[in-house]
Amino acid sequence: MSTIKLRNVRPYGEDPTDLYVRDGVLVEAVDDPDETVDADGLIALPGLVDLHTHLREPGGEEAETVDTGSAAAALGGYTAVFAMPNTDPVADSPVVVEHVWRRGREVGLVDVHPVGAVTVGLEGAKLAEMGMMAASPARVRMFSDDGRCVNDPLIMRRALEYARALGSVVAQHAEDHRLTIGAQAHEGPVAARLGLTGWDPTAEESIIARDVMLASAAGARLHVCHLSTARSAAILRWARESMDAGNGFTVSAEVTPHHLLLTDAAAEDYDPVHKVNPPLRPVADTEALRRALADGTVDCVATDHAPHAVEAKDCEWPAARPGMLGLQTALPVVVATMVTTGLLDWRGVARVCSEAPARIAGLPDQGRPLAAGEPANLTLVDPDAAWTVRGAALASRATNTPYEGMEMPVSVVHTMLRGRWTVQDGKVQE
Ligand SMILES: NC(=O)N[C@@H](CC(=O)O)C(=O)O
Ligand SMILES: [Zn+2]
Ligand SMILES: [Zn+2]
Repeated sequence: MSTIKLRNVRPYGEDPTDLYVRDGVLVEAVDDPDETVDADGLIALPGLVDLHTHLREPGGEEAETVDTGSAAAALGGYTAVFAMPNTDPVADSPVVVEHVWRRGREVGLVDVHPVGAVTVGLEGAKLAEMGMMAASPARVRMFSDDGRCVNDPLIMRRALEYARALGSVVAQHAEDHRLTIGAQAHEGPVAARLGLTGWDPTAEESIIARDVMLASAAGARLHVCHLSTARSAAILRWARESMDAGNGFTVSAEVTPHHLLLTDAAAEDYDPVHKVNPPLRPVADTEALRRALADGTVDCVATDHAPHAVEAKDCEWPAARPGMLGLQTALPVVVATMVTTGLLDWRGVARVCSEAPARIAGLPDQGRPLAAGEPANLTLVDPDAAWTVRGAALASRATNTPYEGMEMPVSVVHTMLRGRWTVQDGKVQE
């Protein structure tokens, strides 16, 4: 197999050096590479890993498919994504998770790992075939009813106990649905002025507090999806300090790029492109989430990429579906909110966008150091190439980006999956 030389690349934004790739792995310097790529000025990171993506296949192909979502992921610098199970049919059985996993392999642009549902049909009543999904070729290692909360504490306790036995993690969409009936936007002055029913942050915080207790008692691993308030972060700190009995309990959490950048004021234009679950929060929460990500309280960034067809968004606010695109804008938004502000350096970006999510999901070949002998999963970023977001120009089938017309500070130029280019010069390599 041929050897590729990446000339003058800056690993983690540090001093320029040359990297060499052969047979899908990083290798020591080679005298006569077959191909030399001029990477002058480009920053190399381990390929990004997204724990929370909605690829909409099967059943929602008018919004996204494994094909279009994989292209968006590769263009965003991702080499692995976790596909949420709120599809139609729901990914609550080996048949459906295997379908998603196979489609991911056929497309080949990014490793697609299906997340299995916790309960049958996401209905919250009966546990899904977690063991069968774990044992299937898709090797499901993360379970979630995302879109819905596992609201029943007894079901959640059983799910945590099963997950523990399977060596897997339960990713909870923390929302007490009794507190969010009809909720449209963060409960506060903006929602009140617009006449939108408020989404009480206690709905999120109370479930996180309950779940860390259940997980601690079960010695299980809990992952909190799209954490969105300062108090949620405080509960995580408290849980880690006071609840770790050394019995296998861990709690991890993700924050989305949109909760790091946008606030509830975005709803002022009454454009449902800003409708998302959990809702955009006041600036005090946004700032607290940035600090929590910087100090490690929140482990990682996950996109919650949620494509929706035009008719699901082009309507009045209460009728619109919640969710926004995220895969192609995630890294630039993390740079704008965390690097430009001095909260993280590029090593920190590698930690929150690649290493930590790979560790949480238990992926042995992702989020690895940029060193000889390691798998060649790479993202090359131009830190000086700003670009303007146009929903219609994104690879997703849907166009519901909240960043339309906004300038992003950096560009993903190349992405490599196990030594093969999936993106070169910003173009997908089929
Ligand atoms: N985040 C959202 O607003 N929507 C998600 C579901 C979810 O992540 O809860 C979706 O599937 O559209
Ligand atoms: Zn969710
Ligand atoms: Zn989601």
